[in-house]
Amino acid sequence: MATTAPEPALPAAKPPVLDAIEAAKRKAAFQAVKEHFSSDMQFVGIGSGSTIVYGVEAISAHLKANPPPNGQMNWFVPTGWNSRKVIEQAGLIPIAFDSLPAARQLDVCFDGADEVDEELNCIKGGGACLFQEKLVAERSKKFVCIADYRKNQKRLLTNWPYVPIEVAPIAHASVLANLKLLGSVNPKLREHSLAKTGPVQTDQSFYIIDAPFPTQLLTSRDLRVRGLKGDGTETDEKGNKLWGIVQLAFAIRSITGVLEVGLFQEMNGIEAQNAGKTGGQKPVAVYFGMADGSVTSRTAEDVERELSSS
Ligand SMILES: O=C[C@H](O)[C@H](O)[C@H](O)COP(=O)(O)O
Repeated sequence: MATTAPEPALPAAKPPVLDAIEAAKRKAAFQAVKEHFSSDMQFVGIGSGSTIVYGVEAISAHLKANPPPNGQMNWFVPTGWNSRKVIEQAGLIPIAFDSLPAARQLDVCFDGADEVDEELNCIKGGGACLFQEKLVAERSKKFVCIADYRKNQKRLLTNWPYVPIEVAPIAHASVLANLKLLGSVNPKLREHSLAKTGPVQTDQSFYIIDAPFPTQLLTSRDLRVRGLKGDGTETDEKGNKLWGIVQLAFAIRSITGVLEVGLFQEMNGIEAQNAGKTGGQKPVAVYFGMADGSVTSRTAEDVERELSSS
């Protein structure tokens, strides 16, 4: 865990007037970009949501101050329609994920999260993007997450109340029924606030189900310390199923009709092999903008060190 002192000046031409949370996100974004982006990077993934907008602002400012060497191009891989618009509006050049050269990893991807636990597992999908974000994160040498202090929690499902899941429209009712069998309480198809406009649709024209679970998700350390399997077969004193993150993600993904689950966690087996030694669903570092104007970061190395000493 590292904390930087508040910096009075940011390299922006016209600093916007921001409330405390937006200012925290922006500080975190500039710090993350400062430590993980360089002008010679050729392919960079850009996530979705309100926080990544500041990441793109920081990248754009960096490139203006430090143009790429020898006229080299920087290509930015969006994770959806809105992400592409943010890239274009910043004057950066988007390239579609499926136009990338074969077997070419992205140098880095930056994205936000809805909640991050102490082992850097994340919940994502609060803004209805998760499938393309996972594709891009897994294809990147490193995924760097930008967030604010509200999202920094010991375990997932602490402040953020549900797991977003992207599902085929035709299967949504059966997925809802199966989620209840896994212990989700009152999972819901996400609808527009003006309900008559129907379910929210993703960039794949799929639906989103938001699935609350009554217990926080157990980390690998929790499972080890408490001697649990985390596969939902054990329960707490109220009879609620106890889930580890990896086990719940796998169980949800195994439901027919689920395209992807908004839990970004350790990969297993063939997925991990395919990702090689770099890349993956979990961020290598998360930058949290704090309420006092400082930025706290937590890295995969911090987690490794703590796990090996506990
Ligand atoms: O679906 C949206 C994405 O996963 C976002 O990265 C996540 O919801 C965080 O969004 P925000 O930065 O707006 O809090």
